[in-house]
Amino acid sequence: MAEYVAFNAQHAIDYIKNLVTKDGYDLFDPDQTLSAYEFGDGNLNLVFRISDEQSNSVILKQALPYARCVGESWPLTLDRARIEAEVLLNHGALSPDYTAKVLHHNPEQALTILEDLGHLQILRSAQINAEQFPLLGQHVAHYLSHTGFYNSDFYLTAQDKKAKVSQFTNPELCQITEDLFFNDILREHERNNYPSELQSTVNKLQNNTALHLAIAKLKAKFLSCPQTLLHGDMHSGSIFVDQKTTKMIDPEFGFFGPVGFDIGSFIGNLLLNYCAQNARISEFVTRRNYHTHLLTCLQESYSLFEQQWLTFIAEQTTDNNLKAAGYGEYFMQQVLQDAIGYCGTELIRRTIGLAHVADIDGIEDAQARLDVQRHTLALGEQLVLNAHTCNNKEEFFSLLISQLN
Ligand SMILES: Nc1ncnc2c1ncn2[C@@H]1O[C@H](COP(=O)(O)OP(=O)(O)O)[C@@H](O)[C@H]1O
Ligand SMILES: CSC[C@H]1O[C@H](OP(=O)(O)O)[C@H](O)[C@@H]1O
Repeated sequence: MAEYVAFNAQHAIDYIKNLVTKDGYDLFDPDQTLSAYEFGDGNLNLVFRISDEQSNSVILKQALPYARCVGESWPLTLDRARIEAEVLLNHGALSPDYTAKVLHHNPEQALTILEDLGHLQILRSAQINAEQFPLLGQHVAHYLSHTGFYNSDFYLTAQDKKAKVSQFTNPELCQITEDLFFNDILREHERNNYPSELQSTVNKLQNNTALHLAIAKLKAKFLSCPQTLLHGDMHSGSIFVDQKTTKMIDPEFGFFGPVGFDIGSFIGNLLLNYCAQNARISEFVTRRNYHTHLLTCLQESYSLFEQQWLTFIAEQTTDNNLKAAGYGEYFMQQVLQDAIGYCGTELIRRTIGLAHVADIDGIEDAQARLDVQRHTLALGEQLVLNAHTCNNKEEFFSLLISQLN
């Protein structure tokens, strides 16, 4: 099958059978009857589960030539499937415990076969139910620091780094992020989506010239600062979890960008859930305990991420200039301020932009939902505006706590 075909369940079965019987892939016993169904719930792609009679299963993910959530009127490159598979392979080599395994990739069909992580939960669904994951912060810090440092100029030769920047050039998907995180939130646009009750708040936000300047700085870094190979879409729907396990999926927005972007997006999603729980958990002590858990996760993830980066910089930097005393600390202070800013843009874009989060949209009471939306907008705005005032993580945590109370 050379020419691209958008798969149905039967295509998925036939494709896998071919891999097993003709190409010798050890995915299933060749004598087993396979069944398949499509169950993707993301914005962009098809996701099939293929199972045998013993309930062994794999996942086949295929890109469509358009964005699934909008349809054919929003054409989108199939190359995103290659980017996703290659980021998973790169990150999987550096942080195998926390990255979904690629079993096969076919760039012509824009498809990837992945290990089935269906025994785990998507973090967003679990956090909507206020489930706690004590190891999550630690695991995310490990994943982001290992994949971040070993793809950076601190570690790679300049030649290798440039080859990788070229391999992971991802203009169409980056354009989506540029539009949704930076452009749309500051203008009227048909993609934006918020209730009319928020209009005057949105007008104020969009007329704030200090915010325009701060977002210009964040966007300029996103456009022109290839510091490391990012996941590119580190939201709670891209993380599978249970009490002991954390696995990242779906890095199709991956590219070389600013180190602060992924950790900022992750923290932004913790905060979206934090704010949403004000409307979801009515009992005071239960809410306070869950909020404390989220803040601990947030502080642990950032602290361990920063600590691991600083240790790597001190012990494993290969570039002589970048070894200069104080450069690592300077670099990580910029990363902190960037992370706070990108966290703020994630909060704003998930409240008024195209792609919302179920944590908030699923709140049934309209007034309670509106209160949460006002909170996430104000929090996002304050984080973007005040990121540059945070000289260290303790100042960030204080800023955050002052905005959450
Ligand atoms: N490796 C996997 N194992 C089990 N389920 C998966 C796997 N990858 C994706 N899924 C399921 O498919 C859904 C959509 O996948 P995702 O990669 O987020 O797609 P999209 O790129 O369209 O956002 C996930 O929410 C999850 O339920
Ligand atoms: C039209 S893309 C909108 C939004 O969707 C992506 O997330 P996912 O593919 O995981 O559903 C990404 O966050 C984009 O910003």
